[in-house]
Amino acid sequence: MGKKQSKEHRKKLKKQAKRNKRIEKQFEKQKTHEHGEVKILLLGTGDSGKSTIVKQMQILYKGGFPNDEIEIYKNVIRSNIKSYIKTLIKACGTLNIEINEKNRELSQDFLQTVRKNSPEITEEHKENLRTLWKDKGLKEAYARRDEFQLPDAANYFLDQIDKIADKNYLPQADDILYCRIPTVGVKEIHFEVNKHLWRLIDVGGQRSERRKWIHQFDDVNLLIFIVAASEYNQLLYEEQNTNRMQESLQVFKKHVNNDFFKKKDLVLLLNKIDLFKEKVKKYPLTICFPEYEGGDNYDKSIRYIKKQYLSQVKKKKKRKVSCHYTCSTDTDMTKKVIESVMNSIIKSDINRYFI
Ligand SMILES: Nc1nc2c(ncn2[C@@H]2O[C@H](COP(=O)(O)OP(=O)(O)OP(=O)(O)O)[C@@H](O)[C@H]2O)c(=O)[nH]1
Ligand SMILES: [Mg+2]
Repeated sequence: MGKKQSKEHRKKLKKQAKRNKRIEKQFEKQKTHEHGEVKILLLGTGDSGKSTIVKQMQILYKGGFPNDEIEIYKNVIRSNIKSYIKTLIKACGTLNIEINEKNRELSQDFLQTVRKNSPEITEEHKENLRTLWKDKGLKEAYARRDEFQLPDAANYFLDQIDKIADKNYLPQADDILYCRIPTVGVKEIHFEVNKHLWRLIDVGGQRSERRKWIHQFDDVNLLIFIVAASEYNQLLYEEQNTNRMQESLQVFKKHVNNDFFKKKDLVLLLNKIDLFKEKVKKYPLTICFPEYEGGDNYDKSIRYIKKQYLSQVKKKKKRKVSCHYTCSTDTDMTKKVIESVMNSIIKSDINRYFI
């Protein structure tokens, strides 16, 4: 009899404990809901476009950039433009490309005397930058930029030397979107759309930054992983022997099924689709995936990349996984994609995101 009673008692206790857990969960859920924030974490390797998405949110939902930030971008753009020309001159040397004879002395002089970390662009710098950017040799090196490290947006800025050197120059939204500043540490932006508060967390994607990621993994409601689709033929900035997309795939594999995210919804963004479309006509996908057999066809190539990533995801019953092709420097396109992601969160039982 006593045995039976204690068995029933244990059963009762178990039931109660289950109930308490449920109530606690519900309470936590409500608490977060009242707080009303959906936490979205952006992950991806360096240069994939994470911060560009955050900049777009700043433009779309926060009224643009404050003056002190615009001033920082102006200085970075001006010092970058000089370092792009220096990189191209050096690349001519390593790739054995001839610089036009009449520019050779100028190029060596530019390498030795111009300080790349200074934002100052004198009249003389301006003339020299213009002359060197017109040089056939530098243009040839630019065409072979995947063989060394040069930011994708170098030509966007080098084509506007006069505007950028002007004393009244202030960067416009596009200039800021194309300006590359690798993220160090963590940046976050809060904004409101459709009466919901969104918190977007941006981390640095380069190797040395990734060890800091784990501090952001708690309470994530949605994971967005960004891949630069165009990087399939490029080598890592941090280590010149590793293919960038292979690295990104490893990082994706490591994170999407870990304990923090295995039940979380996942959005995969195949970004820099504008650059990818052009590139795939020239460079075969086999550079990164030797077993690929689809030739230079855009649809086949991008679908192949998508499959390489999505086949790594362990699907749980309620886990939603989606993929978009994006160009995150394009404000309208980014708005459409991000709002469709947010709408699907709102439409599907939003409470699920607060569990
Ligand atoms: N053409 C093109 N350029 C892009 C696109 N997305 C980003 N970029 C450019 O790529 C560069 C890198 O973008 P970021 O947003 O800084 O990359 P990130 O992922 O934040 O890099 P880390 O901070 O180092 O992790 C910037 O110069 C952007 O302007 C795109 O879709 N198309
Ligand atoms: Mg960044």
